[in-house]
Amino acid sequence: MSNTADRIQLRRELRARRRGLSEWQQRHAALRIARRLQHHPWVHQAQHIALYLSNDGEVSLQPLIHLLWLQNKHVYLPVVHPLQQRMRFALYRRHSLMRRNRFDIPEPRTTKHRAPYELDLVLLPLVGFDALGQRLGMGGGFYDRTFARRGMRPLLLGIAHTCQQVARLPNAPWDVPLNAIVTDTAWISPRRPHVPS
Ligand SMILES: Nc1nc2c(c(=O)[nH]1)N(C=O)[C@@H](CNc1ccc(C(=O)N[C@@H](CCC(=O)O)C(=O)O)cc1)CN2
Ligand SMILES: Nc1ncnc2c1ncn2[C@@H]1O[C@H](COP(=O)(O)OP(=O)(O)OP(=O)(O)O)[C@@H](O)[C@H]1O
Repeated sequence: MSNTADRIQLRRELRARRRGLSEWQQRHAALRIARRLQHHPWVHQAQHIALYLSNDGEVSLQPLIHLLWLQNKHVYLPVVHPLQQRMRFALYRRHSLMRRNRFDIPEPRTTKHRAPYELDLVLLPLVGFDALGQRLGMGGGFYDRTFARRGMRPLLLGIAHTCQQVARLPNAPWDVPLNAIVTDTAWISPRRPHVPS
């Protein structure tokens, strides 16, 4: 499972899997993830939090977004560059005016942005993941490029349905490591394979 054709095939299968979840399963997952994250120290300690509006069967963060607004957190959404595979993050408020990007995902129409490294926490949608905490995204390399030169900030937290887990994903050199992955049933802390010294 290391070549590009395998990755494309796996991505197609896992996307079909999450799109196949029922409305009830989706709602249940969204609520469980909101409950799991609501009181987590990473969320509690963060003031500037980027997340996403669900698309293509991704876990909805709508219940969590409402809780974060109630806690007066600053919430941001990714805004994709019209031509390049890069993102910046736009402030998202309850009454933000929105516009759809080239992938038909709504983005805030605002001039209030924050640079990737000025965020405290980023919740990113996963297409697939494994027990080591490796991730598979939509394939655009958006998150990988945006956080390629990350230091301590921001914390990156992958969000996925339990059914997105696979036995093992290949590790690409450009993959940005996640601090953890949260699903509707588990909290996965990445363990790097043991390298003998
Ligand atoms: N909800 C959400 N927002 C997000 C992402 C995401 O994965 N999920 N992104 C994370 O990267 C960025 C957008 N990247 C994306 C990359 C590919 C496709 C996608 O659906 N591609 C279609 C082809 C669509 C087209 O070209 O018109 C496909 O592959 O079938 C969507 C978003 C920023 N916002
Ligand atoms: N830091 C980077 N600089 C330049 N190109 C990159 C970088 N990171 C990833 N890429 C390119 O982006 C493409 C997509 O990468 P990959 O298949 O790992 O996407 P992904 O992790 O699924 O997507 P995403 O990061 O949007 O969730 C690859 O062809 C890779 O060469």
